[in-house]
Amino acid sequence: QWGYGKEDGPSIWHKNFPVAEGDRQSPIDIIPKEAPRDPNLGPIVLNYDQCTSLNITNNGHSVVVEFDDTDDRSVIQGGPLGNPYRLKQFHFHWGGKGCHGSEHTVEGMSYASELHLVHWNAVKYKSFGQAAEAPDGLAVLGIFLDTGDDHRWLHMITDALYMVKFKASVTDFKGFNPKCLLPSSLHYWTYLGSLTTPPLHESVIWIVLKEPIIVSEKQLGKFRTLLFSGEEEDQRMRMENNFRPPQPLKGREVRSSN
Ligand SMILES: O=S(=O)(O)/C=C/c1cc(Br)ccc1O
Ligand SMILES: [Zn+2]
Repeated sequence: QWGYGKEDGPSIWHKNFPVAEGDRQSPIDIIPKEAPRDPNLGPIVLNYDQCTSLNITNNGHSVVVEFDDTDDRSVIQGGPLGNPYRLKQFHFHWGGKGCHGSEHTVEGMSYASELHLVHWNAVKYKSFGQAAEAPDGLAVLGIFLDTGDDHRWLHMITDALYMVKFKASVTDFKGFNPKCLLPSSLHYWTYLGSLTTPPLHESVIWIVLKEPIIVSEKQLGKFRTLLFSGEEEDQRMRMENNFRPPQPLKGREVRSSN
């Protein structure tokens, strides 16, 4: 019942989700010179080699690749994290033709798109749902997408998008390892924030990589062939501009890795 339009978009979400006006909302505008290096922040470590992707789905808000998170086969750890966090899914946010669509911005500059890899703290919590309501329950790795040449592996995803054009469509998507979507450097900014979509739970330790990956306009354009609407709906609404704008920092500190 929420979306990204005039009637149901980010400026309205607070009516059904009052935490939208909370003290640790995401995304934010990151100002590098106000994000001091913290020598205590070690490198993040991604163990995705045994990851098991299951399916790709259009949930009416984004395109999501879901993983088997019944054990610790694919985790993120290190950096600001006190435990290993299990990979549950990844999804994207993007703009319209010629418009940028990242959620985090860097000194007011937004990127073409942003990839979110969502992980949960299975050491402390019994389920994703329970973790999603805890202040240290989730860790989301954010990766900016900038435009340029074709990304050599993104076609694995864009070639499958025609199968999930409509909201609530899902198709098998096995054997995909998101390691192929990482930039060369894992240097990052980190801060305490929230989910950027309703229910907007303030349960996310954000880790935003400084280096974007490069994808082509053509590849991004394929994301825009997705629809917000279901197959039975007569109104065809192109899935684009599915991003929340930056939210007030409210005194939070953003730290930088070395
Ligand atoms: O855009 S994010 O903040 O990564 C939202 C992540 C998210 C992931 C799941 Br799984 C369920 C609800 C959500 O809102
Ligand atoms: Zn997201």
